[in-house]
Amino acid sequence: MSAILIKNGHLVDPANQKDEVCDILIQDDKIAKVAANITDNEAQVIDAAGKYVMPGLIDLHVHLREPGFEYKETIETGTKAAAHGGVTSICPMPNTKPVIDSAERIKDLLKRAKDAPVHVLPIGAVTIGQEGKELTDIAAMKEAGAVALSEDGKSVMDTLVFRKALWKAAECNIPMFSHCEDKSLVDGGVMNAGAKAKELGLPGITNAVEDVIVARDIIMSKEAGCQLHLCHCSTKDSAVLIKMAKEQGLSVTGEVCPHHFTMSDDQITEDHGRFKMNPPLRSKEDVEALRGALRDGIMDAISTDHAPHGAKEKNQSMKKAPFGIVGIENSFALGYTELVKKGYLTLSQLVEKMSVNPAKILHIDKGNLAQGRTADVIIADLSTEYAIDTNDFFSKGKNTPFEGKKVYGRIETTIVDGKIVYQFESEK
Ligand SMILES: NC(=O)N[C@@H](CC(=O)O)C(=O)O
Ligand SMILES: [Zn+2]
Ligand SMILES: [Zn+2]
Repeated sequence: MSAILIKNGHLVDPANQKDEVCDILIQDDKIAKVAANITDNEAQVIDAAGKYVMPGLIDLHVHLREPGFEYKETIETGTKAAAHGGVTSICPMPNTKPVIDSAERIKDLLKRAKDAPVHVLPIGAVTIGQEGKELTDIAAMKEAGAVALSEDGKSVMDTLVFRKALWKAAECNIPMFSHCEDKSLVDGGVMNAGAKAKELGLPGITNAVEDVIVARDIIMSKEAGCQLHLCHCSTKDSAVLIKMAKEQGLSVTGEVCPHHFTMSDDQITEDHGRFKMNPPLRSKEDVEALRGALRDGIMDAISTDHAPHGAKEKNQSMKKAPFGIVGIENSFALGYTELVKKGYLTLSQLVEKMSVNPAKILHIDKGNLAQGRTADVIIADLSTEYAIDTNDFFSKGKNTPFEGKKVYGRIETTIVDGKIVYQFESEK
C-alpha cells in the first residue's frame, strides 16, 4: 500500500464545508482520513504548513489536438500541462482530425490517454464530422465513455438538427455543451466590435453573435428537457439570459474562461494573434458583468478553453491567426488573483467554480475530499507572487496574452488517484 500524509495544510473543501488547518492521509488512490494530528510511520509526508490543500480542479473545456494536430498539442503534453495547473480531470473537445464523433473514436481517445497523468473525460461531437447535418450515435458514445456532447468550435446552426440532438441527449441523460456563435452574424469579425477594433482597423464581432445562440439554446433545451451547459460565456447578456433560465428552474449552467474575467478589449496593445480567441475579449462592462455573475452564482464554472496553436500561425495579424489561447497552466492563479484577491469570490467559492460545480455538471463523484473519496488533491502557495512564464509551460502552445503577468496562486503539488503527478521545484 502506498500512503501520503499531507501535514498542517489549510484545507478548503467546500463539498464538506471544510475551511481549516488539518492533516489528510491518502492511502492508495483514496482519502483515508481527514483530521488534526494524524500520524503514520509508513506514509510519505508532505509538509503543507502555510499552504492550501484543495480538491483537484476539473476543467470542462480543453483542446488536446490529438489526433490530427499534434504540432499544436498532444495528449501527453496537454495532460502534463493540466497537472502543472492543478487540473486533475479534463474534458477534451472533439474538434480534432478526425473529429471524435463515434464510440470507436471515444474508445481510441481513452486508449491513447490510458497512461496520462490526469483523468481524461472525453466529449463527443453532436454531428458526424461536425458538419452540422447528421447526428452522431449519442447513446453509443455515452456507453463508450463520453461525458458530454459538444460541437465546440461552432454552433449546430440548423435548429432542427440541434433539436433532434437535444431530444436524444435528454433521453440518454448526457449534457449538451454549447459553443454559442451565430455563424452568419460573425461576418468576418476577428475581435470584439468596439473602439479598439476601429482603432486597429479590424472587423468586429458583436455581442449579439453570442447572445442570439445563448437564447436559442436555452429555449431549445427547455423544449427538449435537456441539460444545457453554455461554454465560454463572454457577454453581459449571456449572464442575463442564464439568470432568467435559472429563475425558471431550467437545467442550465454557464462557464467563464479566465481571460474573459481578466482582460477587456481596451487592453489589447497591438494587432497580434495572441489576443485572438473565440469568443473575443469583450468590453470592460462585459468583464465586470461576468465577475458579478460568478459572484452571484449565475455563472457556475470556470473552465479554460485551453486552445494551443503553433507559434508561427499565432505570430501574425488577428486577420490571419487562428482563434484560441492556452490557459490550463495558469487558470487557478488567474482565478485567485483576479477574483479572490479582488473580493468577488472567497477561496472556497473559487474551488466550487473550478472543482465542485464541474463535477456536478458532469455527474461524477469528484471535487470532494471526504474520507473514502478519490484522492485527487492539489496544494497551492497563495502568498508568493510570481510572473507567468511560458518557458515553464508543459503545453506545446505558448499562445497567451498573459506572458509576464504577475499573479498569486502557484500550484505546488498535484496528486491524481493518490499519486504525485506534478511537484513544483524552483529550478525546473
Ligand atoms: N476558443 C477558440 O478560440 N478556439 C477553439 C475553438 C472553440 O473553443 O470554439 C479552438 O479549437 O482553437
Ligand atoms: Zn468554442
Ligand atoms: Zn473550445
